Amino acid sequence: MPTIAAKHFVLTITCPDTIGIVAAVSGFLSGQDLFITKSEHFGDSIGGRFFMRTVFVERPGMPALDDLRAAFEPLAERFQMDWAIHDGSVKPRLLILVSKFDHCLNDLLYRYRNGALPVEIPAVVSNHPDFQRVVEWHGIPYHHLPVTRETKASQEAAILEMVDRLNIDLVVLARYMQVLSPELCAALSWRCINIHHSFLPSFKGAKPYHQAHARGVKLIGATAHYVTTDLDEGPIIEQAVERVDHAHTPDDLVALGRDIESVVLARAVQDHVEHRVLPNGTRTVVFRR
Ligand SMILES: Nc1nc2c(c(=O)[nH]1)N[C@@H](CN(C=O)c1ccc(C(=O)N[C@@H](CCC(=O)O)C(=O)O)cc1)CN2
Repeated sequence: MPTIAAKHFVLTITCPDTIGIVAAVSGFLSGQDLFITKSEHFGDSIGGRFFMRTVFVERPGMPALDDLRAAFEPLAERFQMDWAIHDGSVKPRLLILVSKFDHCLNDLLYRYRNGALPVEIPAVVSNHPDFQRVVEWHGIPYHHLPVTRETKASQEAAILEMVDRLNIDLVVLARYMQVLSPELCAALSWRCINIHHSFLPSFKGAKPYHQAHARGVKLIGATAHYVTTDLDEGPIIEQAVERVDHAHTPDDLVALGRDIESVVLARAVQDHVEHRVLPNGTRTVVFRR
């Protein structure tokens, strides 16, 4: 039996669905004398794709990770897999982007500080100077990159240069209120998560709470999704809702929404960094905790 402290690895797989995938994967790991602690899979009968997330732990004398990956390759080719083996002890590196609202930023910084979110945050970027002190208090560099119509291309180039230079694994739009260009969306495909302050597909765009109030809804919510060129249309990772009523003003809805947004974004970021989210076309498969 593995020890509690044993390092863990996460194998993620997507491939055309067929017979024998689970047996082949578990057979490979047992053949390597590797102990599986958790394994989940899903076959999409509509899309015809198979999805799997398997957690296994290190053992004394196990192959180096690159050698294990090389050993797995023939099986992966046989099933035409998109796959990866992630080292669970390596902390993913986040770049957080924020504009004028700090509730999601503060929530992520708190989870980072208390260890609930096992990540590195090499930098925070904003198009406003407002949150420099709180970010630097966490020992994190703050980059104030103003953006106007004229400077948008160079501002985005500076963001992408940081993503490459700082080896960023995930960009988090924590209420960053600028529409990313198609070029930046393509460069950050499946590694940029946005929090939209409505229960999508309702109330896209800016000011969703005022739209919701005008519509007289009885539920409000928030949606975390991967960013694509189509505004607020990206693959959804997490959502949540809260009941409201006729007495709530738009400002009441904004205040209620802050908590929902913070929780939904933190869940989505945690799902992503724990390799629980697998792409399925314009949708996602999420193997939740
Ligand atoms: N390419 C994408 N970029 C962004 C997305 C996205 O889905 N695709 N989501 C937004 C966040 N967002 C809603 O969740 C949002 C942000 C900003 C706007 C908007 O209209 N912004 C105006 C400027 C507003 C300002 O300066 O305050 C604009 O960019 O012209 C709509 C929706 C993040 N980016």
